[in-house]
Amino acid sequence: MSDADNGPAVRFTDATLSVGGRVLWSGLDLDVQPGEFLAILGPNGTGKTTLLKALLGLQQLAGGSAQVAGQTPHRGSSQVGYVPQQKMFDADLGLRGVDLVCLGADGDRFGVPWSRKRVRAKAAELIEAVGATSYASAPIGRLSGGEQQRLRIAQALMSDPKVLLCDEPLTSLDLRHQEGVLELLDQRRRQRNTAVLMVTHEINPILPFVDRILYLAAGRFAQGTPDEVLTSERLSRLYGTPIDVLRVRGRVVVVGGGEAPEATHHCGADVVIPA
Ligand SMILES: Nc1ncnc2c1ncn2[C@@H]1O[C@H](COP(=O)(O)OP(=O)(O)OP(=O)(O)O)[C@@H](O)[C@H]1O
Repeated sequence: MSDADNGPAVRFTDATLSVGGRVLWSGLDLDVQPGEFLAILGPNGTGKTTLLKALLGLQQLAGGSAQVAGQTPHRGSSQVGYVPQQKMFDADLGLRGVDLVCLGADGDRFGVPWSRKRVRAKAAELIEAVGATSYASAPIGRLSGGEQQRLRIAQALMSDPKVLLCDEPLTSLDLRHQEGVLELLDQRRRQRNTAVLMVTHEINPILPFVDRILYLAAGRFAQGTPDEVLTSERLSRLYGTPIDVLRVRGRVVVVGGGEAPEATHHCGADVVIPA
């Protein structure tokens, strides 16, 4: 077992992130352990996607450091799986769903290429796990947003990554498939010790699964368990203005005050009600 196997799956140390000369957040210390499920929440434009990009080696930190699977983030790591924010494929694209999933295979960790048969078998297994078997042979551009999304998740799991970064993977999925995807990710982290970092605007579907939340807002952040972070007191402190966190029939509803317009942009339909 290497040191990387013993340490955190993700570590930020006194990290600062800035884009175009603007600091999005600074002073972030965060460890995510193998097998942990972390949700990254917050209004639009607070730097959630950019945080994932820093772990993919696509965005330099302006200060501090980051590690992922025991290494400095770099492009193309097979240890890191990525489900990007949804973009529809071109309707005329000839690539089939199954081909997209197979593109996620890159041999094993020791660089031995997989046989075509092995890649196909693994792809079929994952396609079934995301419930996409019936349409995986269709051209990807002809599939619905939710169908494409499920295939992207299968693709991201092909290399058995130690860390899975998901950027709003529940978008376009109906409730049943949201639950199916969350259960699949939950099973992965329990059985394979994969750390899951998920950016989402949909708080309620993830609550039964997540261990911790990193909540970014107004250039600051709060982290802890859902019960620690999703409180009126904690979010009011974070936003610097009164915020109410309500429990309504088992659901969490965050109500932003008029002085926190960005809060009302954090608009998972079941999450924020403008005051
Ligand atoms: N390459 C770039 N150059 C300049 N600004 C950028 C760049 N990339 C992102 N930004 C800006 O950085 C901010 C954070 O973007 P990011 O995509 O990380 O936000 P987010 O929290 O994921 O938002 P959303 O919830 O809308 O997806 C935004 O204001 C965005 O316009």
